[in-house]
Amino acid sequence: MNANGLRAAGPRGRRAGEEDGSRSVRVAIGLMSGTSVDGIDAAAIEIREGDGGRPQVRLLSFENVPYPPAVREEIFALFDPSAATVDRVGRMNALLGELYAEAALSAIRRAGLEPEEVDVVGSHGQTIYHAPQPHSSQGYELRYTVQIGEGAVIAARTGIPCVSDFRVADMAWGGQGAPLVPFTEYLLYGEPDRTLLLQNIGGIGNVTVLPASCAPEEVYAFDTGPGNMVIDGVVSRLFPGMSMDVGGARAKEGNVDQELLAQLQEEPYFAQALPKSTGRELFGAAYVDRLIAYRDERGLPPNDLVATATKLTAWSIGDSYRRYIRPKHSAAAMIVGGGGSYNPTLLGMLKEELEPMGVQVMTQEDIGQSSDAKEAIAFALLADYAIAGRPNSLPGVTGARRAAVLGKISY
Ligand SMILES: Nc1ncnc2c1ncn2[C@@H]1O[C@H](COP(=O)(O)OP(=O)(O)OP(=O)(O)O)[C@@H](O)[C@H]1O
Ligand SMILES: CC(=O)N[C@H]1[C@@H]2OC[C@@H](O2)[C@@H](O)[C@@H]1O[C@H](C)C(=O)O
Repeated sequence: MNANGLRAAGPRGRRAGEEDGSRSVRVAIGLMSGTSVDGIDAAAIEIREGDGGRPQVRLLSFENVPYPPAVREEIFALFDPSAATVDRVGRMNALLGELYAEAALSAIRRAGLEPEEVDVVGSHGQTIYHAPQPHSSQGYELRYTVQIGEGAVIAARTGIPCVSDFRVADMAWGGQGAPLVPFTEYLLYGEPDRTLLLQNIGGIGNVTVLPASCAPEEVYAFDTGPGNMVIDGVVSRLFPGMSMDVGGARAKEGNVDQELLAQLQEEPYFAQALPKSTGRELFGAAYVDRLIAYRDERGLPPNDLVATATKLTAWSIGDSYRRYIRPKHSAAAMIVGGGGSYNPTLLGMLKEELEPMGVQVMTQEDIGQSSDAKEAIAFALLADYAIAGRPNSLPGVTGARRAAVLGKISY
């Protein structure tokens, strides 16, 4: 037995006492590096078959490994398609494979395990481009998305099969390729009597709606708009050396500029029909440039711009509920995850939006989970399905024509 009470493994995927190799208990590593580009989230989980075919998951270890500053800077450079030359993308793909492998090995050690005891690594990779709306070319309707961090390198360094590049299979079936986490939220969070909203506030914000006792095809989810991306963008431009509004301190000191907010609320994405997903292509550097130009023109205090960006995120989440969800389902609670959970000013604004509509706002921590670890756990679970050849997508969420086994396997 190791520190977590797991028996030492025999052949991969088979622990002592499970001589039939039925894979009833598995260990998976999940790696997530999101649109905020703050680093690599690595989780080790144990998966058991639970009631009704739903897995039961236990977190064995979690850590966030920050990207080295030069790597972060180079990733930001690659968000500009004209700068993202094939040699730079290829090099970063290989380098991230190395960094992800190290993060996986570290999570394994932290869980008190050996690599031989781990069944699979699921790695989301780093999104550098996301084009979910169809582009017509040569008579074809093309959707594409690019996540880098070579799975073959992760598999080679860890000796563990790695599932990576999850989004493209959903796009091949006409889907948005995002969001993918709702599949795992359906498995892990569904409740018989209450409609729940699971709101992620990472770089981008996304919500999953789990109607009470829903079937998989009744789940819906979409990107609500910016999460922390615009907040981080204005903070790093206005306060050199800062990459985020830690604790929401700047926004708390500022006043929302109502005129700017009204302009930003006109962004067509907010009214776009579902399914929809977005990214840095819309809410990245060029968007922040426009906010900075507005501030320079009006002489707005820096904290007011941060407060307005924070309010925009909270408003877009409230607006999403009013526009797309409330007409069909009244939710009892919203459980917030992602780094935005650690910004009390943002959470306060979110409560002002939602609580008058009867939706209680809580964080993952409030329910005994981790806002930070949630997406890494999700990619571990998605990989566990993929390696078993089990479909792991919700076509009703992404708009794909059918469910598919998402992820490419490197042995
Ligand atoms: N203590 C804190 N105070 C304020 N904001 C915080 C704090 N900690 C994290 N954040 C915010 O959360 C962001 C990171 O969130 P997270 O790691 O969930 O994003 P991500 O996974 O990269 O994004 P996505 O889910 O869109 O892919 C940071 O960039 C920052 O804006
Ligand atoms: C293309 C891409 O990387 N999208 C991310 C991003 O970050 C949040 C939101 O936008 C979501 O659509 C998605 O990530 C989560 C992990 C998902 O697929 O569920």
